[in-house]
Parts: sequence; structure tokens; C-alpha cells
Amino acid sequence: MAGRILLVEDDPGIATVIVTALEDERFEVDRVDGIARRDACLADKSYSVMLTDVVLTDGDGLSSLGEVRDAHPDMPVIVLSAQNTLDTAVRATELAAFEYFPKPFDLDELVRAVVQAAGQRGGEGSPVPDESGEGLPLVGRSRAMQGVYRMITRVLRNDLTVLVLGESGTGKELVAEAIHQLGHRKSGPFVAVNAAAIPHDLIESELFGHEKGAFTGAIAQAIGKFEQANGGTLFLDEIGDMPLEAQTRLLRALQSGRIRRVGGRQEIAVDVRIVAATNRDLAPMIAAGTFREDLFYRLNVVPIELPPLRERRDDIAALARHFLGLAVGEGLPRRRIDTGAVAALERFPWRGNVRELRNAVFRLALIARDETIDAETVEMVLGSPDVAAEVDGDTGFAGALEAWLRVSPPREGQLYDDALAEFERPLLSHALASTGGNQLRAARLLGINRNTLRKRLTDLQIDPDDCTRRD
Ligand SMILES: Nc1ncnc2c1ncn2[C@@H]1O[C@H](COP(=O)(O)OP(=O)(O)OP(=O)(O)O)[C@@H](O)[C@H]1O
Repeated sequence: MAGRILLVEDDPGIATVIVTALEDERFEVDRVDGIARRDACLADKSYSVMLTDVVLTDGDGLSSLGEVRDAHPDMPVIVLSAQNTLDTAVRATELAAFEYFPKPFDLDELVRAVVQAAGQRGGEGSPVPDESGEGLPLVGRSRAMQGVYRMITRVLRNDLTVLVLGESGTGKELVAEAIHQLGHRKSGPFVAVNAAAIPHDLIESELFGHEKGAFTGAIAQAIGKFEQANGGTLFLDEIGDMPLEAQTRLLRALQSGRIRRVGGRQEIAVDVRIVAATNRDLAPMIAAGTFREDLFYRLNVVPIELPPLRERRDDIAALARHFLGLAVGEGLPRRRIDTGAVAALERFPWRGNVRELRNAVFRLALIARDETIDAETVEMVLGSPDVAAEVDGDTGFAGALEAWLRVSPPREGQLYDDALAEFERPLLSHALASTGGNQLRAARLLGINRNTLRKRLTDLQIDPDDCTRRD
């Protein structure tokens, strides 16, 4: 049995259709037509999910939903209603209903939501099931991930633009794939484009395509990612790395639903669902003028934030076992992991998040001497988790560089100069401040020629007087 469902529905026709569909999915369904019988059932048995209509023979199904939720906080509730008013939807959502289905609804979608809700409640398998009911490779049942799954379910039946946020390696691309595979566009293409991996001058042609002869090297017409994704989902990864001109064209395409190939005249209508992702903090980039605010609002319709792995350590055990399974598929020896090893893995900082954990587990599977990986093996292969955590706290220059890169997208061909200038500016200011503005002494302290210092101050537009005043 996939789970026990309580259906509160007074329309016998609708009830029969729902019961049959759920029984086909191996659910056991108790059907009642009013609030009194509902409460009797809830007092008697435990249910995986409750489905309820709003207008019932003996009252308003929503009015007492609050008490039901308080008495059964783990039971997801799906509200079905013919009253397709915003008010009903808002009331249902305020009562923390798992999903709200306005009638008439698509039966397949309802069944899928029930399967999903039953899975979230703690049944076996992944909380985000795919069409066949098999789990998608999104592992983890931490509270933080439950919030992510909940958001995913909210966007499956619509085309709202989703912005997936989170550090590198947290699973943003996996979330985009899940939205596509579980959503109503699943029969269409899923096309991913990584703005950080494409040279800046080619991004527009990559996204929108180009006509023959549009630029040197455009020897034939090319179809861009937007057109390739027509009818499906376009995943715009590392959106924070997109140059400003391309951002402008992207915004225009999103606003109009039409694109124009580079060098082309014709506007082409495209029907794509956009899921964008970034590991950058876009707010300071917007403030610095490197990311368009209007594009941000256009993309940030439904933000889904993936927490870093260190904030959901209770997922590490399940992820480690999942990756040991994948390792076998990659031809590595079959291994098990004991609780001591899991406890050790839970203490690492995992700056590289799930990706880093996956690589570490693969390494463990490869190098471990015994069939069972224990804490000692973890330490031998990956080093001490406590030392790693300590080093991690002391981020030093590397940490500062990372923080700076997060807000300043590298300018093609300029990164070295930009980063050195960024570092040199406070260094020269510090040297001047600590020598009371005396350039000769500052040059000696730095170990550089006085003329060099003067030239660098001019190049970097540093006023020596400012440095002494500030100190
Ligand atoms: N919840 C998860 N369950 C199983 N595997 C996961 C999960 N999250 C991430 N992974 C795996 O970790 C790796 C990194 O995930 P993914 O590429 O989706 O991260 P990302 O956030 O898009 O990274 P980046 O920002 O660097 O592009 C992939 O191999 C992915 O399959």
C-alpha cells in the first residue's frame, strides 16, 4: 500500500473518480461526505494525506481545517474547491494546505500531488517522485530541503519564472531538472546554458542564434538556446555572470516572448519556461550596476533558495549512501559506511557543498581497504574533519578574493589586473597611513621604488592625504 488517504467530498461523481485513480496507485482511500464523519475517521486512524472539498453537507471544510492541522501537523492537506476565488485560495494557503486545486482539476496532476504529499510525509523513496513514482536523484529529508520540495511543487503546474539561489554545488541544476521533469512541460526539451562558460562575445548568439554572416565566423545560420527550448524549459545557469548587453536582450526576450537572431530582422515567438540560477549575491551587483534590477525582478518571480550543506548536516548520511550507490554504477567497489564515518563526514565544512561530498565519497569508495568505511578511513583519505573546519574558519586572502568575486563578475581579459588593483589599493593606503603619509618611508616599507609608488598612486587614483586622514 502506498498510503492511506482520507477523502472528504460530498459529490459522489467526483469522489468515485478520485477514489478509483488513487486506488490504481495502490492507495487505500476512506471517503466521507462531511465534517462530522471526517473528524470521526481522523480520531480513529492515521492518514498519509487528507483531500478535502470546501463546501460540504454539514459546513465549510476550511473553517475547521486549522484544528485538523494542529491535531495532525504531519498530515499534508490538499484542498479541492469549485469556489475558484482568490479568497478561497488564500484561506487554503494560510491554513498551510499542501496544495490547492481549483475545480475542475486535472486528475493526473491531483494524483501526482497526492503521491508527492504522501512521500513528503515520510514514506519510502525520494520526496520528489517522477512520473513512474521512482525517486528523482534529489536526496535529503532535512527540514530545509522539505521547504525546497514544497516550492518545487508550487511551480509544476504553471510557467512562473523560477530563480534558484545557492552556493556552488548545492544542487541548483538538479532542482531545475526536477521542475522540468515533474512539470507539465516534461514532454518538451530541457535546455541548459551556462553564462559563465561561454565567452562574453558569443553569449547573445548562443542564446538567440545568428544568421549567416552576422559576424566573422558565422558561416551558417545557427539556432539559439531559446529556439531549441521551444515548448520546454530553458535553464539559465550562472545568470550573475551574464554581461550587461546580453542581460538587456534577455530582458527584452522575456518581456515580449519573442527573440531575434543576431544579425536577423525577423522576430520569432518562443514559448519557454525559464529557470535561472546563480551562486552570486545579486543585491550588491545590482547596487554596483553590474546586474540589471529590472531583469532581477523579472527572474525572481519564485525564488527557491538551496541551503548550503553545512546548514543541513542531517542530509549527509543519506547523501553519502546515495553516492556510494552511484559509485558502484561508475565501476567502483561496493562499500558500506558505518555511523562513525557518517559522524566524521558530518563535521567537515563542505564549502563545495554536495558536489564536494560526492567527490569525497567516490574517493573513499576507491581508496578504502575494507568493505565498510569507518571514521579512521575517512580521516586517512580526507584528513581530519576538525582540522578542515579550523582551516575553513580562517579564510584569509583566499576568502576575501572569493567574496570579492561574488560581487564583481570577472571582466574578460581583465581579471588579473582588476584583482591586483583591488588588493593593491588597501595595501598602499595602509602603508601610507602607517607612515603618516610619508611616501619615501611608505615606499621603503613596501620595498618598492618611490617613483613606482607615486605612479601606482596616480594609476589607482589614490590621494595620499586621504590615507592619513582616514587613519
Ligand atoms: N540533493 C541532492 N541529491 C543528490 N545529488 C545532489 C543533490 N544536490 C546536488 N547533488 C549532486 O551534486 C552535484 C552538484 O549539483 P549541481 O550541479 O546541481 O549544483 P549547482 O548548485 O548547480 O552547482 P554550480 O553552482 O556550481 O553550477 C551534482 O552531481 C548533483 O547531482
